[in-house]
Amino acid sequence: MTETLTTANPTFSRRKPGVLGGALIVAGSTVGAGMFSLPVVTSGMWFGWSLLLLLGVWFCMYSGGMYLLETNLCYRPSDSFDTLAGDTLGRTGRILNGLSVAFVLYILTYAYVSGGSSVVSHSLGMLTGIELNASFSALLFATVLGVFVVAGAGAVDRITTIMLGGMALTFLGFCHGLLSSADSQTLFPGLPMTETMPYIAGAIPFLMVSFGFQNCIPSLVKYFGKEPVALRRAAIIGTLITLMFYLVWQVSVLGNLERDAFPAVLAAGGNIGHLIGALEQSGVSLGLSLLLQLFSHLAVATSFIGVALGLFDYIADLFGFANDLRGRLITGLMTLAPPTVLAIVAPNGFLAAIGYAGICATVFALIVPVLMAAVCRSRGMNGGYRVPGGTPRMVLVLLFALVVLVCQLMNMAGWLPAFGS
Ligand SMILES: N[C@@H](Cc1ccccc1)C(=O)O
Repeated sequence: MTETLTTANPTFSRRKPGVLGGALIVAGSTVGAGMFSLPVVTSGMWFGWSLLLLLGVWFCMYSGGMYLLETNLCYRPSDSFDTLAGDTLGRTGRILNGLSVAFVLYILTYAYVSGGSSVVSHSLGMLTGIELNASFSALLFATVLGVFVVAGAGAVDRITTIMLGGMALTFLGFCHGLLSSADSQTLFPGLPMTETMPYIAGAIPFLMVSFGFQNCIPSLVKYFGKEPVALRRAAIIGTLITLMFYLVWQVSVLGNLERDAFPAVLAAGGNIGHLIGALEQSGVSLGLSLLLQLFSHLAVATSFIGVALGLFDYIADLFGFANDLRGRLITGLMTLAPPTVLAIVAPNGFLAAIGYAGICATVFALIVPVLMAAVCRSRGMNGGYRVPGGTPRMVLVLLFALVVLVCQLMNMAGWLPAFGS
């Protein structure tokens, strides 16, 4: 759902959203690919730790967003993230920030092609018995949805709204089913800490990506205007809706799948189709599985369109491409060709991609917002909102960024224990 802000919400372009509208935009921007990685990457530490960790990561990521809001309110509402970073942190800060946003969008686009083709293959195999080659389904997924991206935000407004409605219904449907069969014994199996704790560090970058939304703050400020109270409320309610959503999702999956089922899912690459396959094997009914699959299709498609459109606009802006058919085709190619080619070559890199996104996202979601707010404070600027908590909270958020970076680098170096291997 990562797109809602830039593209999908028709209410957005016509009138100012109220607090609830703003909260839904924040939640829509936050929930995305990260969600599908959560049960898989937290399977080692299991449910109890994952609850604590989700709360802690929510707090740090929400704070990152609030520092960006504080800074943004010191400037004109129409100023972009790029402008804020440039004025507070100079040219280098601006470039680093822009690169980190662009990298995360590229990596997420790849993750969606990889994840999307995985559900497409799974559903096709289940419904028709046709085994689609993973690389071919990646190409199919990216080409079909790429048409929407090149057609532009106007063309996808209505479709995306319909898809978001479908997502809400299917989510309620399968969660209701899965929650009623979730087993507290499965959620709290009484595992010794020595068994679960070693897997905490490896999961942190994934949880962090799941709570990424900060880059939507400048657009939100643009639409709301200088309304500190409403903006802060929208952000806190929106991120809390996301937290609730993730908790329900974790109970639904981890309450139905035994921990022992996860090493096989991880060994296969931890992609969305593998997770759904494992749930089916554990005895989840065909109806529920179909609802879950439909939800996954919709979630991945809407997020793909949103993230890819964000990247599309960024590239068009950066290179000054024209908004005619030729310009849009070139921009579309530059946006979609690299992630699609990568997905054809490496169709199952879904989990790995989200981990990489974690590294890049620390820059624009945590480090840059804190530094920008610190600069504004030292210059005595006041936009009508100051994040409470003083320097200790700023240091906490920076430390969290450091933890994410260290964990992900250790993940990549293979220095952290991998569950099931
Ligand atoms: N939170 C988004 C990813 C994201 C990261 C950083 C910024 C914006 C979005 C997801 O889980 O898919």
